[in-house]
Amino acid sequence: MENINKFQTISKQALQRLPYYLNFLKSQKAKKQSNTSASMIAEGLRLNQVQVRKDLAAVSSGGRPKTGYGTEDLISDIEQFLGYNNTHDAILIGAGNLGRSLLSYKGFEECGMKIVAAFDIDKHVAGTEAGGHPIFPMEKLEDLAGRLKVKIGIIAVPAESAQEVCDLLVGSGILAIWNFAPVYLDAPEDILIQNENMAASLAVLSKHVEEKFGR
Ligand SMILES: NC(=O)c1ccc[n+]([C@@H]2O[C@H](COP(=O)([O-])OP(=O)(O)OC[C@H]3O[C@@H](n4cnc5c(N)ncnc54)[C@H](O)[C@@H]3O)[C@@H](O)[C@H]2O)c1
Repeated sequence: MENINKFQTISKQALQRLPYYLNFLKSQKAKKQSNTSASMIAEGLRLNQVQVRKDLAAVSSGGRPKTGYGTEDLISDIEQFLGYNNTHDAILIGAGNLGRSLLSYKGFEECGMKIVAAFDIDKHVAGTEAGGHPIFPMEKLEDLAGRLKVKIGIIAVPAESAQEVCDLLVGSGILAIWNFAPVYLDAPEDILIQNENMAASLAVLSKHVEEKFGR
């Protein structure tokens, strides 16, 4: 409950900075740095010190004047705040180029997410595996998602199939969707959709280069 209350007091931007803090703190821990202050984090990550101080105050009450935070304590507070100690199972739909890369990535569990199964419409893909994860035919999705009580769905299918996959996931009890297809999905309000669109990020890069150096 405490996490939910705290969550309401932190902005999305602050939330997205926390994994960067964690990464920095883990490097501090590796260097046997037992205390870490907000100013050290700010300097290390080239961020505004006031902002870092405010972010940390929202997730931990362990800060002390001069010494800062105990590095391990702050790691633990941020991980608890982000729910990393409470791993959530996920399923992935679309085991193509991107899907297989995501299935092979070992870092998700450290971030509180475990991909337990993948699904694909292609009969030649279903029945194989990637990164140690089994890939099932789509017909098994509803039953397996329900039995495994999975709450996160990852969409890695082509854009034109993404909405039908989204509908299927919602119908199977999924509460949050990580969408890699470059389309906006239509889902009930209580379903959280996090879009990951590389083309959108690249548009920002390309525009910047164009403005600086011309076409
Ligand atoms: N490849 C990348 O680097 C990359 C990067 C960013 C975003 N994306 C986006 O991710 C998505 C997947 O890209 P990709 O390159 O992996 O494509 P891909 O064609 O290699 O793989 C797509 C997979 O989805 C499966 N599929 C298609 N329709 C389906 C359905 N209705 N139900 C279940 N499975 C279905 C296909 O059989 C295939 O295995 C696309 O929307 C793409 O725009 C890809």
